[in-house]
Amino acid sequence: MKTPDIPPDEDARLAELRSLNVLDTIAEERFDRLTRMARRLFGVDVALVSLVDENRQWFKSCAGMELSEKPRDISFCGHAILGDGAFVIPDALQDERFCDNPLVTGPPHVRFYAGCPLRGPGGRKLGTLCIIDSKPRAFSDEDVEMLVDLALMVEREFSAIEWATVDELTGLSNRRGFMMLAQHSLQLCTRQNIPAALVFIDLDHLKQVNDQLGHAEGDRVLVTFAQHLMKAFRGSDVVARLGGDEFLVLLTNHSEAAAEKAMARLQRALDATNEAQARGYDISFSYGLVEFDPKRHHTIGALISEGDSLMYKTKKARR
Ligand SMILES: Nc1nc2c(ncn2[C@@H]2O[C@H](COP(=O)(O)OP(=O)(O)OP(=O)(O)O)[C@@H](O)[C@H]2O)c(=O)[nH]1
Repeated sequence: MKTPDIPPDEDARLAELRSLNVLDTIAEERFDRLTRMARRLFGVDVALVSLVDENRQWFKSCAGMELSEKPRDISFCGHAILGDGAFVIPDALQDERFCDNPLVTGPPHVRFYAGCPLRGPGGRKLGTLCIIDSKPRAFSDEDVEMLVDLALMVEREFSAIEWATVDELTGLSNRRGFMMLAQHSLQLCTRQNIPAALVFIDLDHLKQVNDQLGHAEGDRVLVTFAQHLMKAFRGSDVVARLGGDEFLVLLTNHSEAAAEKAMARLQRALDATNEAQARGYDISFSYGLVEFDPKRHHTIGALISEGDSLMYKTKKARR
């Protein structure tokens, strides 16, 4: 068996995949519709939207199979993302790269595979739209064209995700993006008994900056602050701009004390920037930190609203 090579742009590719915030999210009809269509059009057992993560392939959509992920080193898709066109294996048993692959010798007993690389909005190959069958088959040029067309439709959905879930000014998740990611993370925390904490942040005196120095300077404050948030927290934390000058961070596998530590780190970094940039005003913020309690916080809305009131109390007390 041949394990797939690592593409030369692997770091940038993984960064784009992660920034799309689609890994480990719930199934969505707009992708499921396309895999169902692929399965029916080609008359195959399985069609997948498969994303190639660092060590696994994770399926955003899966028609005809109940799996959610498989190791990358035995994946066909890991090979498919190395090229630009469709990657077709008419009969895996006749191909020395795959004949003893556990996906071929065991379930789902892949004999035929065709995968078309899926590019993200930034142009990196994030995974494939692929079809699988337990019988060998030929794949004509016309079939290739049809698979490529379907893959373009999946790519369009990825662009829509980015457009709908990312805040244009700061590049952070927007409210919708946060809700999608937080819902999933909190469900996981509840199930696995993992601690989580939410921080509700509101910048101080942004109106004054806008009024005295102009809206563009206000925008710069928002962007600078967002960059500090991204640096202060881990890639696995959900950082978002809720709207206006309000931000949210959901820290998973973090107690309240550890979250306070991360906030102190943010404060120190911001202090250093304020001193270095000497703009004539300082960027400052107020926050409320809530430890997630599944017994009390039945919805994300309840968690956010508690963070909001705590933030407001702190802001009032500081003045
Ligand atoms: N430049 C800029 N300003 C914005 C943006 N979105 C919201 N704002 C401004 O941010 C301010 C937010 O309102 P407040 O939180 O009440 O203003 P504040 O001066 O920060 O007040 P405190 O939180 O009490 O310190 C308003 O003046 C909005 O116009 C944006 O995208 N760019």
